[in-house]
Amino acid sequence: MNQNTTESSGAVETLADVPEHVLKGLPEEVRLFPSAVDKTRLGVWATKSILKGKKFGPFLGDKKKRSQVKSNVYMWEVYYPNLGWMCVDATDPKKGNWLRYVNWARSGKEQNLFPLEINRTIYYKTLKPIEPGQELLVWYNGEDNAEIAAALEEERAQHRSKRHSPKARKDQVEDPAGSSSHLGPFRNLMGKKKPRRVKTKERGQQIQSRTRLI
Ligand SMILES: C[S@+](CC[C@H](N)C(=O)[O-])C[C@H]1O[C@@H](n2cnc3c(N)ncnc32)[C@H](O)[C@@H]1O
Repeated sequence: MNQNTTESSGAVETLADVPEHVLKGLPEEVRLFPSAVDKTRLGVWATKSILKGKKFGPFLGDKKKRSQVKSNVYMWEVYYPNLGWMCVDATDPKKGNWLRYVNWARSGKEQNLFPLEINRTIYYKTLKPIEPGQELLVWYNGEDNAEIAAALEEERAQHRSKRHSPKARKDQVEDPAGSSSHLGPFRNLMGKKKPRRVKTKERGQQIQSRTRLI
């Protein structure tokens, strides 16, 4: 069974713990500093202004079955039609990239990023402009937020138009298996299927439950 092991181990994460490839991969607008939401962790902080609608990613990690994942803190679950729910797990810093260090927002007010799944790959998109000195904080609240609903709809529209572009049509003929665009679980949460409420022990304890897709 999956455990949401968000409790701190007591050890304080420092820059010395961050693999070189993570530091090198940081976009120019952000840097890692101690987090404001969890004193034991690093967080991602803006050092330059970031516009609303900026997409970061993909979120990198090991692809695993849910049963192989020991902690929820650094993983996203993604639905594959043939495999079911799989996880991209960045628990091991060597397997992740800088998005691993983006912490969970404690409230909707604090949230400035939301996750987006495209072709079973997770990206983070800014929900509002982020100013220098602000920490980047992600949360998943899908259809509860009209702005996210609109941003996801916009993303879907872009994908629909890409899929129907002359180039995409040509690619589909040349590579029918690999080229189709797909917006995954996060999209479905917004759509027809009714989300199931799953109780989780969320860090910060302000979020008692989260919706997730089945
Ligand atoms: C990588 S995300 C961000 C967490 C952040 N690093 C932190 O500080 O906790 C991990 C969180 O997303 C949740 N999660 C993973 N996959 C999800 C999905 N498909 N839908 C909704 N929530 C999901 C996990 O249960 C976990 O709470």
